[in-house]
Amino acid sequence: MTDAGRLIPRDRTAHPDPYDPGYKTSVLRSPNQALLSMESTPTEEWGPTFGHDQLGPLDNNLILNWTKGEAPAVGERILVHGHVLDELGKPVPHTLVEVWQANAGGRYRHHKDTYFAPLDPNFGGCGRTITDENGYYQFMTIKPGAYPWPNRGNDWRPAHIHYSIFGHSFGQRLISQMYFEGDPLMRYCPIFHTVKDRGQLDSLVAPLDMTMSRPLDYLTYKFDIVLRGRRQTMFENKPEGL
Ligand SMILES: O=C(O)c1ccc(O)c(O)c1
Repeated sequence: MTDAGRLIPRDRTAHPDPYDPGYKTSVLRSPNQALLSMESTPTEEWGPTFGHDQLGPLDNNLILNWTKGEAPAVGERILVHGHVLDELGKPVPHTLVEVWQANAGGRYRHHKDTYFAPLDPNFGGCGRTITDENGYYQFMTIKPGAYPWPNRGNDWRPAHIHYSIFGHSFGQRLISQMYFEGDPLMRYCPIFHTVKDRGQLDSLVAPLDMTMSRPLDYLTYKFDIVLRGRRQTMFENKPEGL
């Protein structure tokens, strides 16, 4: 049986241009030759993907996974949840969702990150989960902090969480970033604004979802992701994100 959903080509013209002078690092790393178009191979379309049996019990809990449950990370406790859908609005079940983010002070656990904010010894910044049979996923984390980055004079990244979603085939993979409702820094962020369509920009912003927040424990943000088709969640502006 054919799954037509897997084969609808991505509309590259709708996604952020890999070359965007307002976003300085994109200038040197964007391709300066026309892209080659290649047919996907059967393995890419039908080959096996990551299975659910390889995940640890704390993999979707960034508050506890770095210390393996010993001590919680510092920060505003949040649950992030949503559905992964295909272009027809059907759930994408049993697919790997990976996330990575800065700590509550806006610092990544990465040797190239030398920002003043200290590392949190109890926070690694990476997590993963698998969607259930309804395409639903959730993970616990702390709200990442904003941080400055060298671009123009005084650029700051709004709080954001990086996402990679495997999908059911290589051609379905999506890499993007989730932002938080109400963050005023979104207005000024050149990376956020590489997405030109207002509706698409809105789809990268997770609304606060009080229905799922847990009293005296955590707030919740809802982030649905569409893998292909006209309503596809935008790729972030990176050559590897094409
Ligand atoms: O590509 C970059 O230069 C860049 C800078 C800061 C970020 O937070 C990021 O996600 C990318």
